[in-house]
Amino acid sequence: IRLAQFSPLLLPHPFITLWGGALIRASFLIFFAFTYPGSLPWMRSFEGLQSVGVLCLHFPVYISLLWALGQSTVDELWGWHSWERVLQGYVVTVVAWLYWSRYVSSWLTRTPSQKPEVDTSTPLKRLLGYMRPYVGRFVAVLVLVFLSSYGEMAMPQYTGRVADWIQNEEAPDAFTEAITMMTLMTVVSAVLEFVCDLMYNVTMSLIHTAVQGAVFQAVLKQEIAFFDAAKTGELVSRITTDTNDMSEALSEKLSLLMWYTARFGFLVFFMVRQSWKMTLLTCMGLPIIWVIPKLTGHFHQTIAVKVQESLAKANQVATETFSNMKTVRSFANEDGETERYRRQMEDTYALNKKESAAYAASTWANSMTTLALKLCILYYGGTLVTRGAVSSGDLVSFVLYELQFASSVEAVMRYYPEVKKAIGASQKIFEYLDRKPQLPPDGKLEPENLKGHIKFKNVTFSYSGKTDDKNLVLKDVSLEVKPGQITALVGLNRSGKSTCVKLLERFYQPQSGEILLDGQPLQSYKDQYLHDKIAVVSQDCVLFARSVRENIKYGCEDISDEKMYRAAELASAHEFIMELSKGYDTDAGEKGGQVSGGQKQRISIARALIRKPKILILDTATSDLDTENEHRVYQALLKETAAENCSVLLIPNKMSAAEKANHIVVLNNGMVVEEGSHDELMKKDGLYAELVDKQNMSFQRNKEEEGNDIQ
Ligand SMILES: Nc1ncnc2c1ncn2[C@@H]1O[C@H](COP(=O)(O)OP(=O)(O)OP(=O)(O)O)[C@@H](O)[C@H]1O
Repeated sequence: IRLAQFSPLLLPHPFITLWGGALIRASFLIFFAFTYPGSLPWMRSFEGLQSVGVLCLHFPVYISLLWALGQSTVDELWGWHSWERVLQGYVVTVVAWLYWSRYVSSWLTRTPSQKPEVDTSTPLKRLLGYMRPYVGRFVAVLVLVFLSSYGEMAMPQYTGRVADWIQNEEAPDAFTEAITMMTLMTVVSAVLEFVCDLMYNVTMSLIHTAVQGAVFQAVLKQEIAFFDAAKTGELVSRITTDTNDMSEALSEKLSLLMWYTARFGFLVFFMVRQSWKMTLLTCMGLPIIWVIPKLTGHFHQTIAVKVQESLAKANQVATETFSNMKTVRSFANEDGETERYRRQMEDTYALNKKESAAYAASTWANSMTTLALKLCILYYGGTLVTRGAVSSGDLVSFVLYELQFASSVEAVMRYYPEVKKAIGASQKIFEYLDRKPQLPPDGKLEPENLKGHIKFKNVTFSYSGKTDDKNLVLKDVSLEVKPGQITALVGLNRSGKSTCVKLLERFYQPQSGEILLDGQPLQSYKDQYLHDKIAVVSQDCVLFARSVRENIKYGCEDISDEKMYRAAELASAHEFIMELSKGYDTDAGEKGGQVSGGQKQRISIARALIRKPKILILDTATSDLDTENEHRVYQALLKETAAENCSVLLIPNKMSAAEKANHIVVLNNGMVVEEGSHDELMKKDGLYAELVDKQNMSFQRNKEEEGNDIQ
């Protein structure tokens, strides 16, 4: 090419030499890539050909462009073949390859069907909904971020001016002016940053509290089957951990993202203003300073994982030896085990050495690449200063901008996906907010006078929703609880007694048949009204970790203490409550753990009675009440309910309690098998009589055993 340049024929046509040389070079490279047996496969690939294209053609293209734009091309045209330019060609190719392979090609090959990993648009809209009331604050925050980031530019800007002043010492005021402005802007920027951070974090906490409250409320509105299926831990974590994670990510990471984006914008603006050529050089260098530390860092991480694995193996040897010490001792193999442990530790040591070297290499590569970019900028900037294109102060400012620039770009690239992920993860929280409870719409009925007449008409129900015989818990059940009467529901365990109660409480809906209250379908009554009128003492009476007073007045806090004492007396609870350390103010403990099972039950009976219900359901089938207390409680209750003309559905623990009922319904395997009064059913000699006999026999046996014990 050099010879060609001096040939008289080509001398007046430098462009022909330029393009001819480039094409010959490209042809040679491609020819060798395909024919030379030792060439690597990637050289023959599309990427390889692209690299050859950039390597050989970027100079002709660049110079032709300069010529087309009317710029001077003399320097470039006659200097493109120098060693410096050859080296520059390779650097350009590497940078182009990095940009292409890491950013452009992955962007180009993304087909529209490839959805982004997380859908952030929906949760983002929801989050913005929560932010709407504070829109003024967010605008203020953005303005503050903008102003404060602008203020941060003062330091590099005025340092450059100071440098100019030192060199020229022309205007004596310039130095003091620069220093004053620098101090003023930096202080104002710091104050603005403080105000902004404070305002932002307070607002985000408000939003966090609002979201948490809304999720809690949404969860409470769900149907009971939802709580049967969901794990409590998961629900709590959704309300606390997930909302915390989201708000932390948004408070911390979004704020950082905002700061760095604003800083990045200002830096680009100021850098381009200072010198667009140096800015371009900086941008070209960025992929190199990211990629090399990433590669070395990856190598370091791989070894670090191996070190961890090796350490875990050493621990395993130690654990195994210590836990099987008797075997080790009986074979007198202490030395063998020590040797095994030592060998393992030697492996770890060898890996540790590699890890240290890899760590040092990755730190070194990190600083070297950053240093190299800075040197390049300084060198290039220096040539621009000598040419008089920029002042030395501009170069100082630029280098200071550049210091912040790389870290800002890195931070934006790191925080943006993290914020996106956090917004995507908040989808989980909104799932609960969006979930429509699978409940029939609330009824409207709330009659002043309720008789309390319950009728189950051919009710069929299964918890799973499947209606095959195996899944059905209630099969075509028809029964009646007459106003002012006591109806007992008896049967073997798992016959479906409690399920009837749950249906009455409207926790679940029957698959077929209907439940009528005073002749109207149960679901036509208002939910609040229904729960005021029907009081249930269930088997698993749960107390809250609050005072006994709060437990009894649960859901009706306005009721007077006198009424509470009366309810407690009726439930035979007053006496023992008064004996507790703080009486009614004693804490019941977690799940009522501070009081015994029987006491818990009596407190929950008081809780039911305080509402003066029209229908009382006593499900004490597996009750913790002892016989004497059960008898006392029943007596009092029956007296009270008779006075109040209250309907009672009794699921007794002992068959003897059912005797006094006006009507007895016997359930077996989800079906009503018998009904009538105690005497009628005894005469029938069916399942009821069998249950009564069984209980009497076990009662007799217990008595005999007690007698034997005494003897
Ligand atoms: N939440 C639920 N989800 C699924 N199945 C349930 C649920 N609650 C109860 N069951 C099932 O329904 C059937 C009837 O249970 P239920 O508690 O109504 O009987 P029970 O007669 O009250 O029994 P016990 O006297 O033992 O309390 C049982 O087989 C039980 O396993």
